[in-house]
Amino acid sequence: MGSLTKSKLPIIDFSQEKLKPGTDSWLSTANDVRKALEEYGCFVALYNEVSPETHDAMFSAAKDLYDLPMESKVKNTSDLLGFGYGGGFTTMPLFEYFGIEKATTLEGTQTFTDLMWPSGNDDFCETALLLSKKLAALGDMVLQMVFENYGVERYYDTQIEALAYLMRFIKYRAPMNNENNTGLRPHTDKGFLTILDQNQVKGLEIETKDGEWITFDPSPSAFVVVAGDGLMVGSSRAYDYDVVDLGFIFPSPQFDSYDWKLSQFLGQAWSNGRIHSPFHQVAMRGTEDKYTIALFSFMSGMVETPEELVDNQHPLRFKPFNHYGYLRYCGAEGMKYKHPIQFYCGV
Ligand SMILES: O=C(O)CCC(=O)C(=O)O
Ligand SMILES: [Fe+2]
Repeated sequence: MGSLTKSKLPIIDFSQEKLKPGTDSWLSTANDVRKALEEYGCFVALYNEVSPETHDAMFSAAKDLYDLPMESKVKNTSDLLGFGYGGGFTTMPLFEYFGIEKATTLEGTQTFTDLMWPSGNDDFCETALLLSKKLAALGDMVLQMVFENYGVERYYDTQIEALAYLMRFIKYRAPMNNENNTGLRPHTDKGFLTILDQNQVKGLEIETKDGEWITFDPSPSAFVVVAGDGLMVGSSRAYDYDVVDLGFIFPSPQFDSYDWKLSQFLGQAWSNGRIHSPFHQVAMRGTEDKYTIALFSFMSGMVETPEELVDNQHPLRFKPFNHYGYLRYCGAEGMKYKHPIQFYCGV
């Protein structure tokens, strides 16, 4: 593992008034997005559509979640890795999460709220819906820029309609004396795109292609956008085929290890390897608890590299695959591998 570096992630401003499709600022922002996703697999988006009030209200409402009794928490179940409830892991004892499926719909946030708080929690439900819609709008804009910049905008509308969103509320408690500081072990995201909103506590570290780790310094209007394996299907990075230990998965304490969902490798696959799907981790280095709200997108159906992204210099690297099938694979046999996408659908 490389050393921590003082380098910064690319920062891209989405708060510009003139950011409308077809304008000069849109085109130059789209170029920056593509460059950042190809070089780093991520960037920091400055985005004022989420007000500081919404950001604060969400983190404040979310704290109640972690105080719920365990019998309530475990009602949030799923057969996919990272989608239900998880906590109390031996390899990552500081880490706890709740997944909300279909979080960009009232049905999704209401179902989750009713499950956790049968007597109601309108504040949580409304704020989660508002935030997830705003984050999804940012993600959709990023994807529109990516599709246009690669000249494959003809696929954009159908692909956006097919996206499914998972919102994940995460807490990393501060380590106690002499406790290991691992918050989340190194992993790539298994979805298409991830957007991260965080409280003020540092801890997220992203690996560059050179093996250095960049620490992200959070602020309320800065969101980290991370490409997943699904989008990568176009990246030029050589794969290694290491079999890794199983610590980067999210074993559930209540159920067997298949009771969780994945969220991460999609960006690479779609782009035929052009976009990079970066390894990232959370390391807790202070005395404060860290909270993250993540919005993941997945393709509800097949992920397929557009034919325009395949040529002599970029031979097809990934066969079309079912995204949820890939998530299930990652929660089972695929968890042995550092790059399960290669084993699942690599050519
Ligand atoms: O909490 C964070 O900053 C990162 C979360 C993350 O990487 C994930 O949930 O996949
Ligand atoms: Fe992640």
